[in-house]
Amino acid sequence: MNLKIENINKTFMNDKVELKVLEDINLEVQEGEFVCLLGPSGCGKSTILSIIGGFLKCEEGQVLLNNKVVTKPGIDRAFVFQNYALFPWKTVKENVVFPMKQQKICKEEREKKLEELLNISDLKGKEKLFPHQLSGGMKQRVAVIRALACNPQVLLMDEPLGAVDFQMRQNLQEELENIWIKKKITAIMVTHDVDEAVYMSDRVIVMSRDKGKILKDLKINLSRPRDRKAKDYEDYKEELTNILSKCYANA
Ligand SMILES: Nc1ncnc2c1ncn2[C@@H]1O[C@H](COP(=O)(O)OP(=O)(O)OP(=O)(O)O)[C@@H](O)[C@H]1O
Repeated sequence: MNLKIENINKTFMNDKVELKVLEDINLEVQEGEFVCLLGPSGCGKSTILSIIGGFLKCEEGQVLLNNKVVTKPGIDRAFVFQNYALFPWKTVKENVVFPMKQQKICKEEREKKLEELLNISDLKGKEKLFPHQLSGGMKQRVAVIRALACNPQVLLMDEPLGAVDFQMRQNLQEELENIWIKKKITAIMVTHDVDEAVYMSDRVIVMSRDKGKILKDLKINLSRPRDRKAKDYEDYKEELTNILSKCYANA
């Protein structure tokens, strides 16, 4: 799967005032790449994600998935949200199976897929638990495998780890990375966090508040799992922090 964003322009109307959020944005993501969108609040990260998801239309430009224009949401793209959005009244199994039932996937196929997903996420034995009986990490893993249930080609994540503390966040990054390594699915994640971007990404895209302009497209050439204490790791963080500081200074 190859994802192309071509010349995207997006304007919102707020109280009859036009707000141009994205102007001529171009981006290409290769199959199996993990890309983070990093940038100050309000620079248009979630807007791009929603356009890729097909939830939001843009005035100009297009999103292409394997050279096919995206016009609406579809099972080839799956979303993971900050609060995980699990159904509290459903068990782990019911949450994961839900999108497959929606897609009318047969029972045999569903059970097979469930088994595979529980195994890759280390959730075997937890099928009968409800979300309130799970740790934050488990909830996140359920949200990710539920998103993977219908074999999407792209996983879109909007600050999936935004609501947790520092230590927990690092643990969750490692858990998310483990699942991603097993599936090697194309992933695009929105984050504010420089450390998270360097830890998770093959490439970090830094956007500015000036109509979402891409200030930097930085390839992270580090082996996985990443050593947060390594000099190279720190160097990448410093480079991104410097770019972000300039962007806040100019905002
Ligand atoms: N539906 C909408 N209607 C009007 N304005 C919107 C709408 N959605 C987003 N905006 C505006 O567009 C701009 C970009 O919003 P967006 O949510 O994409 O930014 P972001 O980079 O994801 O921000 P954050 O990091 O704070 O989540 C903001 O100024 C926001 O107020």
